[in-house]
Amino acid sequence: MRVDIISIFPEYFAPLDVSLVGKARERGTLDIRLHQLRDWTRDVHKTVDDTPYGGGPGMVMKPEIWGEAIDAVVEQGRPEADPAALPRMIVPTPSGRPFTQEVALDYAKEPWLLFTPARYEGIDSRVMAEYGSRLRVDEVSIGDYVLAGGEAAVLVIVEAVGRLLPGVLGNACSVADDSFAPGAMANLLEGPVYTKPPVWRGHEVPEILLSGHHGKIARWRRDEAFRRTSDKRPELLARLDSDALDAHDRRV
Ligand SMILES: NC(=O)c1ccno1
Repeated sequence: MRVDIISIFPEYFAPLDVSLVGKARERGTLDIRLHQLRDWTRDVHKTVDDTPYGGGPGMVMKPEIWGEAIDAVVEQGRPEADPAALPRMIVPTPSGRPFTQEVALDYAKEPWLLFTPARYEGIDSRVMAEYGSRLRVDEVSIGDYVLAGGEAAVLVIVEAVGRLLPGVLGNACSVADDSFAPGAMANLLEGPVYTKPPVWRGHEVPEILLSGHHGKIARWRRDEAFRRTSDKRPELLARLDSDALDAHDRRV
């Protein structure tokens, strides 16, 4: 997967050199390219923003700069084998659709992602309109809160998507067991996890986990997932289909 990120703070993405994503880059599973938006400005101050039409607080990012940057990055990034290839453009914004595990799985199938994190009050909306007619443009939100810029959201999305790529996680099964993973864990939170020692400061590991009875352990883990979901995110249980609820009610 190729990932292009255009930002006024490319240094913000240093964390993408470490851990799982960093190793995926070393192996060539992820090809992440960073671009400084200000490289496409033409004034001495490298201005990327201006006052909003209609008044109001803050500044808006200029469409011309973004347009030249996106056009250049798309042109540079086109694979020789497929000159018609285009990236999926992802714009992190509080006013976007929710970024979920399902969306992460969808993005993980894409060969090329282009991230355009904004600062200030956001990017002139005509940029999304312009590219919406040529690319798949997703405005996504990582949660109901406002950040100083979209860069932190890009880090979250790249991490969530990168770990889903083939070979990135040592144990592919762990993706299937993730909270929110499609299938048995859809709309359920992962239950508690334990490792050695069996007793720590008087806290004992649940005995079932030491039993070696895989069927009962799987049942216990699912019960715990239901319990935790009911406790922390009860609204998710309403999304469970009747089969999932029936499966939970059937005892091993
Ligand atoms: N909630 C978000 O995804 C976001 C992006 C930029 N600011 O907030």
